Amino acid sequence: MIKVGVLGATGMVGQRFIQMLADHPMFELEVLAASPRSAGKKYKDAAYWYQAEPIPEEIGEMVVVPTDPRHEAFKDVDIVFSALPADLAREIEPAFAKEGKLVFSNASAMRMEKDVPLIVPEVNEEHFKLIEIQRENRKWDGAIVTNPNCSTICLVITLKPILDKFGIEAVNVTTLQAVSGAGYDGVPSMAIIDNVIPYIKNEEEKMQTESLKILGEFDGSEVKFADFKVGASCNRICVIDGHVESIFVKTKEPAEPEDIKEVMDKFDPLKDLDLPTYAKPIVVKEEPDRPQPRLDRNEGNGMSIVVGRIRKDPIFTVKYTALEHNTIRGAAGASVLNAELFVKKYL
Ligand SMILES: NC(=O)C1=CN([C@@H]2O[C@H](COP(=O)(O)OP(=O)(O)OC[C@H]3O[C@@H](n4cnc5c(N)ncnc54)[C@H](OP(=O)(O)O)[C@@H]3O)[C@@H](O)[C@H]2O)C=CC1
Ligand SMILES: N[C@@H](CC(=O)OP(=O)(O)O)C(=O)O
Repeated sequence: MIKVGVLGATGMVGQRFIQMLADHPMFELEVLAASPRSAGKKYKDAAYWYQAEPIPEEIGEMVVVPTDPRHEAFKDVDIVFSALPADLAREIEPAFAKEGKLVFSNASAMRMEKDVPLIVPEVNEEHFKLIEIQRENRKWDGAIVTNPNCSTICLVITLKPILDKFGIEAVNVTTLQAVSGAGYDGVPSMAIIDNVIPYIKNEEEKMQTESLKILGEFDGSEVKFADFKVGASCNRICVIDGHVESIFVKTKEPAEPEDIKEVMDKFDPLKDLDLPTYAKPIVVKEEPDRPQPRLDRNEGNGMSIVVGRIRKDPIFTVKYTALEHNTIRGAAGASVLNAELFVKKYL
């Protein structure tokens, strides 16, 4: 068992980490860290617990510690999962790496740094090799590994099998994103009920750049970004969990909807590794009115992307609808799966 901690443990993503780590076969959850407001309190008194399932009992009794890599609580911890706000992550995550910790981060701060791997295990595990370059550049023994923005994860998982088989010339995506993506206090109920908000700060830029890094190739010294364009248009809708994306793809080689369905259905690159959080990455639905957030977001314990409505498009080659549980597959689950794969194959 590897001892792990969670930074930002009281927040919305931190709580998902706790749910996924409380009874994990590879990781032992030793440390919960949060702001000075929470430090010193029992977790159950510090956190406003948003999840439908109760706080695991032993977790509720744990005392929250300050987010300080030199705090004695972190002494035996090898891995920290970060659910910190991005501005804090930029300062705090490097401090943990300097203390020799492996940081698996959800935050956007370090994702586009040239020597920081931005990993989706099914898509670009070879980018883990950037860690050696990072350690050399930054003179630390730890490492920072990031996972992408939630909307980007959903997009690239569906693009990967298409790219490998048919090549891609262009992608256009429109998102319908759940309110949980903005955090508990992120979108006021008066703003979102009976409404759609056609703007999510920086989201389109992240989708358009992160996806090309992830789908790019590591050449031994850096990642060469994928050479097609992604256009994104992002909207907030009145759903609690589950981002929906309407995706249009122009392929290099001809492809029929049946071909796309087949490559997506067969896409299962890590199935033999026995990773505890892994689920079939893409589940294709045949019903004409699926995927839907309420019905499909828990597919594969929230780790599968559910795709439906794969059909021809008169301008692009194909179009389809994809759904992702944004705080599981798009956040905590993504980091945990990164760590599982890293420990199994790269540690
Ligand atoms: N990959 C993805 O797609 C997603 C990523 N995220 C990212 O995950 C991160 C967390 O998001 P979310 O859980 O919604 O945020 P929340 O606001 O719900 O939680 C923030 C957490 O950070 C802690 N914190 C705040 N200030 C400090 C401080 N000064 N020092 C130490 N800890 C502090 C809070 O502790 P306290 O309770 O004590 O204040 C809390 O635990 C963000 O970077 C967000 O962008 C989120 C959703 C999806
Ligand atoms: N912006 C995303 C969630 C998020 O926090 O993204 P990022 O990790 O890129 O900051 C949403 O609102 O749904």
